[in-house]
Amino acid sequence: MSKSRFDIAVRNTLEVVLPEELSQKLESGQRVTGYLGFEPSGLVHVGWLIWMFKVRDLTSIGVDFTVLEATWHAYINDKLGGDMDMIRKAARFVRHVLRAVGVESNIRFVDAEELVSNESYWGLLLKAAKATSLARVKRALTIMGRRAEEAELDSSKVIYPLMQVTDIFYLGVDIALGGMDQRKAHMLARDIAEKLGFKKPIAVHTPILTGLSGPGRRMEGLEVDDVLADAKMSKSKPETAIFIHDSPEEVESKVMRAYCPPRVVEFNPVMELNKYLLFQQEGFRLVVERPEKYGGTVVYNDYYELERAYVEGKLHPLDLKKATAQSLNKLLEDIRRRLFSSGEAVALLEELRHAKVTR
Ligand SMILES: Nc1ncnc2c1ncn2[C@@H]1O[C@H](COP(=O)(O)OP(=O)(O)OP(=O)(O)O)[C@@H](O)[C@H]1O
Ligand SMILES: N[C@@H](Cc1ccc(O)cc1)C(=O)O
Repeated sequence: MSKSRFDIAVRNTLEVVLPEELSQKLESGQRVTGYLGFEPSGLVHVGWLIWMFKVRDLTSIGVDFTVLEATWHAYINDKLGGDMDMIRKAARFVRHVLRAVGVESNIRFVDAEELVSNESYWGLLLKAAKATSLARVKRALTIMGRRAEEAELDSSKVIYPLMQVTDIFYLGVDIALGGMDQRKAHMLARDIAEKLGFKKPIAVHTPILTGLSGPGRRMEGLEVDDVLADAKMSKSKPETAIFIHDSPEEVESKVMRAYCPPRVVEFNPVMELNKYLLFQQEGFRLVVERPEKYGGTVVYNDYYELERAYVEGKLHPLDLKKATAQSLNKLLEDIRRRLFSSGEAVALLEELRHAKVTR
């Protein structure tokens, strides 16, 4: 049986707020719009493939999709030393990656500079600010990878969450897509929309890939999105990330060194690469080649089969890592090839590689 549009929209998501709103919208026969914003602030890691594949899913079922290059947001967040020229270049590089992933031709791009040049944007922002407390805005700073206390660094920081919410109202989209770490912006937008009588966005949250060094120490008393924001693979922490352009050797050596406690799947980046990326590919099977004395070659046909074997201690972390690196390299092979076929992408990559990661 073929999958419904709703099934395609929700596969490999962690949360949809609310599923019944999404299914109603998809069944309405009306045009459905969606958006995702990213900070153009450096290189692209494999965690981003999760949302890129979701964009592919949404466009494949007819959602009219906009990708927002959040240039001013990156500036507020002190990315690339606040150099707008470099920030724009980083945005161009992401377009190349989206092309290499095969989604670029079905989406519309806007950048934050275009949005803020419109007067009505600022009226919306003030209305959003009026409808929420400073404490709530500060708590939402996790959407920019910061803690509430960091709002004190400079006063532009408190404008960021308000801008993100305003982006949603300004674009007038039905669906706000983002990783789970973006939850606070979307919930704030939903609450404000209700107060002000705006369209309430449906939030679609994709899973967050843990950084290669494993989860941070801060867990107790934190909300789930804050924990995930803390643990995530991030371009601001390059040592935690596998980049899309990494060579096969680099990918292998990074996976082999990754945090991967035996029998534990929670916050295990190697298991998550399987769950959120590899097994999401149609017909994927993980083939683990081992010498006979260690159990011989074994094939996992779905993620839960793999998880069961791992939790029961039937699969050693080293064997898991080797097979995962091989499969990840296979997945990245085409993307890398298409990316490197563009002279501009290669030049931008070179420049961004040497840019200082700041925050
Ligand atoms: N590790 C990850 N796994 C899955 N999705 C991610 C991950 N990191 C970021 N995303 C998603 O990618 C989008 C862009 O996020 P963002 O620009 O903050 O990336 P980042 O790599 O964390 O960058 P930075 O280090 O600059 O914060 C967001 O929707 C976010 O949820
Ligand atoms: N906060 C998002 C970037 C973003 C900016 C503006 C938006 O409207 C949406 C998303 C991030 O860190 O990745």
